Amino acid sequence: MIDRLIKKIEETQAPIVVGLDPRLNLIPKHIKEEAYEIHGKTPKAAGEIFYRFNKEIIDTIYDLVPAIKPQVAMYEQYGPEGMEAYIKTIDYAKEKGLIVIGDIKRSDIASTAEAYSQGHIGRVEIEEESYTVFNQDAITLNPYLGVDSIEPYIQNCKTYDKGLFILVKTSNPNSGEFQDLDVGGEKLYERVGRSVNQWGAQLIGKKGYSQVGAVVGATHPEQAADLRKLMPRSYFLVPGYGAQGATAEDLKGYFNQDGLGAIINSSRGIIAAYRNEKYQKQFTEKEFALSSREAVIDMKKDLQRIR
Ligand SMILES: O=C(O)c1cc(=O)[nH]c(=O)n1[C@@H]1O[C@H](COP(=O)(O)O)[C@@H](O)[C@H]1O
Repeated sequence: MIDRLIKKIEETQAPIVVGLDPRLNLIPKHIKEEAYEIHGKTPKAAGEIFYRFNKEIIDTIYDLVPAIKPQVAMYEQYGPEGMEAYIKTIDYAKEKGLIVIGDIKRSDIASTAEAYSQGHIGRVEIEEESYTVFNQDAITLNPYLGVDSIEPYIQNCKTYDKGLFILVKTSNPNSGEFQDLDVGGEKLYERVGRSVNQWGAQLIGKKGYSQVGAVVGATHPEQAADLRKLMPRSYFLVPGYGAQGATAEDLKGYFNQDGLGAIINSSRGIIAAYRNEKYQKQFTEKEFALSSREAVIDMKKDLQRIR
């Protein structure tokens, strides 16, 4: 996965992942009205709305970026119809050649993690048959339960060429509550970062980076510079640019000297760009995907300044 991701980053010259986190209040009226007319105001309609919205965005940006990151919570809240939209979004993005990072943030004991791992980055077996359910290239994980909770995923990374992004320093305002605690002369996030680096050492790709990466929030540039040194071979998935306030200037220390090492996520900043005055001057609400395309181009230019 990591070599495929890097190849696409190099081809597009855009270390960008577009977060597909649809919310009904962020979706253009015409899409909602059409679905409500057919399905009523139901979970079925929500699923149809999300898929149609995502598909139009994917169609309009797939040539510009290497990857998308659907956030499962947005879909899961609507039950099976929401999850159907999640799966269809993944499959469509794969058809268009995009790398898919499933933002599922799982964490459980090994025997349960095994089931998550088979479903999300492996294959599930039903008697003598086996199936791919969620065709993601990588997923996000929470490491709080320790290495045995991560091992079932590492196994599938090897077998199926998949990747992991493990939470190390998150972007939220209270991330320091536990992550910045002193644990024997270092911060907890540093301790976790060193472990993630070690877990990934057995999975280094051709370009020198591991299939096991880290989530490092864009809102913590100082800690990121620290982590960059501690874990030089881990790719960083970096959320927090745009809607959460981080700017390109904050992101310099997330990249290595080779210009690689980080992929920056923006969700609301891209998918809801049509609500931003800047793009409203150029495009109508029905042209929401063109606003998203323009927002990706602007983000790419913004990041080029610091790489
Ligand atoms: O794992 C993540 O992607 C993640 C980790 C983190 O520390 N902070 C964070 O915002 N995220 C996710 O990144 C996305 C950020 O969305 P925007 O703030 O709209 O760009 C959401 O899907 C979050 O769930």
